[in-house]
Amino acid sequence: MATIPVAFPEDVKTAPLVTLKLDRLIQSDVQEQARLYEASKALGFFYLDLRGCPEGESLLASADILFNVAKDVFELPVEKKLTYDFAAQGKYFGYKGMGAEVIDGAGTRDRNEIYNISKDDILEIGESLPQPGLVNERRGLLKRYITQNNAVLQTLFNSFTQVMKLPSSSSLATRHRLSAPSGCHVRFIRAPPQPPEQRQTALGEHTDFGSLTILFNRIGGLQVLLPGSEEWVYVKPMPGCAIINLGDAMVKFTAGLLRSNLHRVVSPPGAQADLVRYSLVYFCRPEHDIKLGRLKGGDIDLVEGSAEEADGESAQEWLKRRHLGRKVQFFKGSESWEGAKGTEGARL
Ligand SMILES: O=C(O)CCC(=O)C(=O)O
Ligand SMILES: [Fe+2]
Repeated sequence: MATIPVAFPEDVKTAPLVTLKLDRLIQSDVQEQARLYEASKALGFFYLDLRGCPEGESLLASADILFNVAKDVFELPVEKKLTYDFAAQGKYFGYKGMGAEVIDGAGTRDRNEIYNISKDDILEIGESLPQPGLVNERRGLLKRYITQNNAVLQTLFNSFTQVMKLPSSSSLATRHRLSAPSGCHVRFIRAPPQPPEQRQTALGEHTDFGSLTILFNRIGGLQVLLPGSEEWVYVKPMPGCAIINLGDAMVKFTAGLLRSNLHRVVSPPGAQADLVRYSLVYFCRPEHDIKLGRLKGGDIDLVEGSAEEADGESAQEWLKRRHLGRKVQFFKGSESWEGAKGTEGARL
């Protein structure tokens, strides 16, 4: 990992994320699985230390290269980048320019650029969108990166399935197969420094709407809302670790047993505020035709309520509803904001 020119400051409050070790989860270490379960019920965010096993080290190595690819993509001229903005066609993948989304019910604009690359496009099992040459040249790396992320995700899903004692019919891994069409994607984000007198939230508060998110940060800026409080605190990037968070699909699958926590991105803390902030994300979502309802068996049966899997929205419908309400073109005021919300309202 490249050295960061300005260190994360010592004097800001940070979120108490636990650090889990990927190699222990791969070995089905029951204590590590129990820690995963606790962290996922309490906060829905944790660090995953990827060092010390080939599955993790290879993911870290690919992430390092992709940070540079992301930088190069954002350095393309804005007119060129805008040719990859397909939002007007209701598409989720491609480029999103600065300020193209709203960050609250009042319609305040975001302060970042995003580039989303679909798993299915890279694996050639879904729609192929035009991409800049810089991305097309890196299809091999992207395919490796997606496959490496999926391997880590399968370990996490199997750990959840075991620790929650779910029957094989409720397996999480088989609802997130690499080869099945889904909305899984890689995301590059760039947020430039903001003038000190007008700093605002760069990426508005939200819960992720998929299943699990694997996030690499180099500098601060990500904040989580501590459960049961009004306090936003920074998540400090840790070398060798990914930040993992649970999305709303996991809340729905587990009838609220697991948590998807609100988070947002603000100006990086201290002197890091003067740096350009990049982040690299892999969003894992359920396969398109999976219904987003509670699964049966194990600990989920101990949760009250009776909504059946068959009643749920499909993962594909859910994705569409959640993202369109936040695009400037589709935003019609606070109703659109509310309509694009996920499970967070029920569990503040
Ligand atoms: O950039 C980050 O650290 C977080 C990004 C994020 O939360 C998202 O894209 O959903
Ligand atoms: Fe997020």
